[in-house]
Amino acid sequence: METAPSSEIRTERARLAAAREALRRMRKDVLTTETALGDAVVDKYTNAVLRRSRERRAELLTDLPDVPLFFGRLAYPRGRLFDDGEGGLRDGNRPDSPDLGYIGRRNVHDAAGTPLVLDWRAAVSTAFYRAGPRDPMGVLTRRRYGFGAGGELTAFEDEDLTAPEPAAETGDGLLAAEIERPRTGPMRDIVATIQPEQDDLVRAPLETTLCVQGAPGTGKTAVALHRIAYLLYTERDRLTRAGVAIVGPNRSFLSYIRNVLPALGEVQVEQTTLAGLLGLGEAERTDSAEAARVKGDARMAEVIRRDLRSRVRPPEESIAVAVGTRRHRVPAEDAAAILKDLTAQDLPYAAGRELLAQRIAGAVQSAMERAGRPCDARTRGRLARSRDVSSAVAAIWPKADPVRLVLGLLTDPDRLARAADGLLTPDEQRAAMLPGRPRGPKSARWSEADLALIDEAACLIERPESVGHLAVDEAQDLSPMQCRALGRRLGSGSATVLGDLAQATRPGAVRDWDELLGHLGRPGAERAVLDRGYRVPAQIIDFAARLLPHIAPGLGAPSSARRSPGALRLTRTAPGGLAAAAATACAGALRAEGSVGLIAADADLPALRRALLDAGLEAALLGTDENAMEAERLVCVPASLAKGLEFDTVVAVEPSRIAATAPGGSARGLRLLYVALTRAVTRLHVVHTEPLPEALAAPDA
Ligand SMILES: Nc1ncnc2c1ncn2[C@@H]1O[C@H](COP(=O)(O)OP(=O)(O)OP(=O)(O)O)[C@@H](O)[C@H]1O
Repeated sequence: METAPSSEIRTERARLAAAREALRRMRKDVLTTETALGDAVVDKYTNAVLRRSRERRAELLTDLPDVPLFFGRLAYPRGRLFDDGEGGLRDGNRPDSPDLGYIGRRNVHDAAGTPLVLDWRAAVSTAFYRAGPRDPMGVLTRRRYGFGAGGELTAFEDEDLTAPEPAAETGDGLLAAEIERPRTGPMRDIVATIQPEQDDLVRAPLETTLCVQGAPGTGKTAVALHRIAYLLYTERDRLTRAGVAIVGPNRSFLSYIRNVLPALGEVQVEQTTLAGLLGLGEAERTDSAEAARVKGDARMAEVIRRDLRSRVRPPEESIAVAVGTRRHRVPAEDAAAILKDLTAQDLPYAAGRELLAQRIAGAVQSAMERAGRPCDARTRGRLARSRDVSSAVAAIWPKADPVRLVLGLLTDPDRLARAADGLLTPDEQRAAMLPGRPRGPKSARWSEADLALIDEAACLIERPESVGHLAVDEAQDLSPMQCRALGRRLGSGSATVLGDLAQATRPGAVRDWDELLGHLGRPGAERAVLDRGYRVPAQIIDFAARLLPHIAPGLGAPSSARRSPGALRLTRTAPGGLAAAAATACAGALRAEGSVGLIAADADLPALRRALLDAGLEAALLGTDENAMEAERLVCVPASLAKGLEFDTVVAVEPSRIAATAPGGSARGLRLLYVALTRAVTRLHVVHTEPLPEALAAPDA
């Protein structure tokens, strides 16, 4: 990176300071000059709404002291951004001085309305990410800034987009510096360096449902988060009303990503696990591989539907309804006809039940009218709520509770056999039974697969609310039943689905993206592949990619945007020396800057952590402490929770044991190992006593 003449840096620092000042003024204006209008009492509600929206706008204008207000600049031929005579920022005072657009986290303008900073999401900012020598998009030069600690502007890098023979790729120095900036905890945003292939996805229109297959570290999570921020900018009203959510695999992951959207100015996005989105508590139990496979299978949807519908039974006798001193009757065959008509409509269970009460009440009212009894507009409603009609409905179309339904189905083999007849084999039915035969909803402990079944039942009973846009990360691990649950939340909204089939480690997960999108109800989604990795240096990704032919034969090997000498180290120790060697590796890693993750088979972690503590190394344990990534520089990570995370240095302990722990099959175990080996930004140190899994051996070995 070239160090600029200090006068140029001074000019840029002054522009940064001016932008800061302007932002302060804008925020003050919002808070002080916009007073609520109207009569204080009559308009109480309106005023409250206005106040909230004002506070929200002020919040969007809050300056974060360490975060520079702009990170890039585009120079355009004079007149492209600003009309002559209307002010505007220019590079110099000559008549042909180029127009300047500074790109940053939000729009900032001075008191006269001149834009000092353009929001990265605005249409004019697109060129910052997409313009290249082949298509300069009207841009003369692109400038990227480097910042020191505390957000001070210290350097810049210019790219001449008009040069006939473009120099070797520029921008890579700052990109590498940004990626390699040591981590101190949670994930950060990438607005300053979004790459063209990522930008394409970030700026896809709201109507587009996207499905992204991406190798480790290609920026899928970053794309998901930035796409949400982009959509909120372009479609704020629509999405604020409809809601936006991002779904991640577990709470540790959510804690890891939680600061990115707020740093982008977006604080109103629900960041949740699937269980959270469904409004159910987190899973408390892990299924066996076979149970997860059976209960995650889409056939279960029909099993649940049959069981629920089997509760609805035509009356055997006529329905007698007392009105005053008289009783009116609805003959059994009339009630059966009503029932037949309603069940044919495929209504939500609760709505069908409600309508049944209304229709029976209607039939009673007709009987009353035939008998010359007085009726008025409220008669039917009153009848529908009467004790006799209610108890008739309770017998014909009993109330249903989704938790009790699933509990009943999975603890009563005969009931399951009836509902699963011709759908599940006897072995599958046995596998689906809940262990320990819980007696009631309170004592039941649910697995993730169970929660999807409960949701299936709940949504048959009552349609759920939907959201405007749903981003689903690590989607390769979803089962068909979980995809259905997500699809039900989509309504007419759209989704961004991201994942890596090579990292699928859950039993019962979908086989491929076609299957996932089918169950999600979006078979026509736009597909994209990301295969340029930013996190992991080439030496490490090449090592991990030896597993690919065994774990995802259809996927191409990812490339890496960076090489990093000495990135990969393998240490084999004598039996008995493993924990000490792991501690030594961690101590070595801690001498460099940044975060260190020790990843091992879940069962091995407690002993390894003890060894670290004995060696005098403070280490947080992920899974027990949600904020582990912020609490300590050194974090012990169970392999099952490593997905989506990253550390400057990773110490991976005993790969063969990581590979052996995934339930239900060797490919899944090797995928878990693939996840563990692809978490490092700078260095991967593999420590082992057992031989490495064969699949990891060098291709020419
Ligand atoms: N354009 C970029 N500029 C700077 N950093 C980037 C860029 N793209 C990705 N990164 C960084 O690379 C790392 C990996 O990104 P991310 O976690 O989004 O990848 P992923 O595809 O979700 O990975 P995985 O499949 O392993 O979960 C992050 O540190 C992210 O900030």
